[in-house]
Amino acid sequence: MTVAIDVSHVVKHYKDLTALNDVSFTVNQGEFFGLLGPNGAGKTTLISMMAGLAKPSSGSIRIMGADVQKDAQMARRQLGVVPQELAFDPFFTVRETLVWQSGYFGLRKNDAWIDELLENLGLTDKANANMRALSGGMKRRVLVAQALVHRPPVIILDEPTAGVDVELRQTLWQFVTRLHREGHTIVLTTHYLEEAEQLCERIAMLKNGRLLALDRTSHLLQQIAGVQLQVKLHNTIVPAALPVGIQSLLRVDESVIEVNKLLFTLKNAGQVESTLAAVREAGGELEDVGVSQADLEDVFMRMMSEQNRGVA
Ligand SMILES: Nc1ncnc2c1ncn2[C@@H]1O[C@H](COP(=O)(O)OP(=O)(O)OP(=O)(O)O)[C@@H](O)[C@H]1O
Repeated sequence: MTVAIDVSHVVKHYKDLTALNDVSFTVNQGEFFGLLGPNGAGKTTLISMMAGLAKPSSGSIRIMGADVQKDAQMARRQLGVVPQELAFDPFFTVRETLVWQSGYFGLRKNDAWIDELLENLGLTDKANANMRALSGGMKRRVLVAQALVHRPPVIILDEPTAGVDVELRQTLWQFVTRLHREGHTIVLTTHYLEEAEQLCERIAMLKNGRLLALDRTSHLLQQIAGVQLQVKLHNTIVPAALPVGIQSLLRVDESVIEVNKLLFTLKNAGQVESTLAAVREAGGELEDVGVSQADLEDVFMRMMSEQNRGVA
């Protein structure tokens, strides 16, 4: 498998703060890859270094084989980054912005591709509008077009849907999934976990500058649990009355208090019956039972809390 992005032992210090602490991973060509983590995890720092905008304190990054530090121009050509921040020349029109960006990459005759980008991002009727006259959502569409103007094989989207409306989200995902189908490598950072779950084949989780997990999305989901079981009781029980094996499936440690709601994280649906039987044995009178699949948010929260307890 050909590697599109190779992050090797990257460390980044900002004075006393270690924003990235020996992070290594690879993204394969054609992959849809998710980079997840809470605020301050180091995602934007890592993306800035991929784009050559910040320098690692140590370690290296290669984009399609080109070293971002040693072969900066080549690496830059391979990459399109859709940043979080909106920054444009307000006096340019949308088309001028894209023509100017094409010139940056030495592309003189890029009109056909610019037209296609405008069309796919719903910007055709805004082509001659001044950037300052656009709404925030429209500006964000131009950011995407700008990142793709040189047809880069690798595309990085840094929280592209934060605060945007449903229509833009859909337009954007339609376009990005098309680019992925056509063979582009996509890296996505997002706070919307369901987005990552739907789109990403593999996910890297960062926290406090460390790589906490890296796995196929489906494996990450299986790793924690297949099933959530919610039990509501007419009465209350002391969870400590449950057998130890069943207590260990409880999502929250409520062993010392009386409860009438219990949440279990089970490996598979086969454990539902025995868990319910144990609740009845412990004196629980079932009022309502709900079963649902674990989602990425569960995996994420679990990993974060395990790491806080020093388990991971
Ligand atoms: N230029 C800088 N100077 C000093 N500290 C910085 C700088 N840039 C980032 N940091 C710090 O590095 C850490 C990682 O920040 P970063 O923006 O990479 O996180 P993030 O995962 O992108 O967070 P968010 O989801 O909030 O965008 C944070 O503690 C941040 O305060």
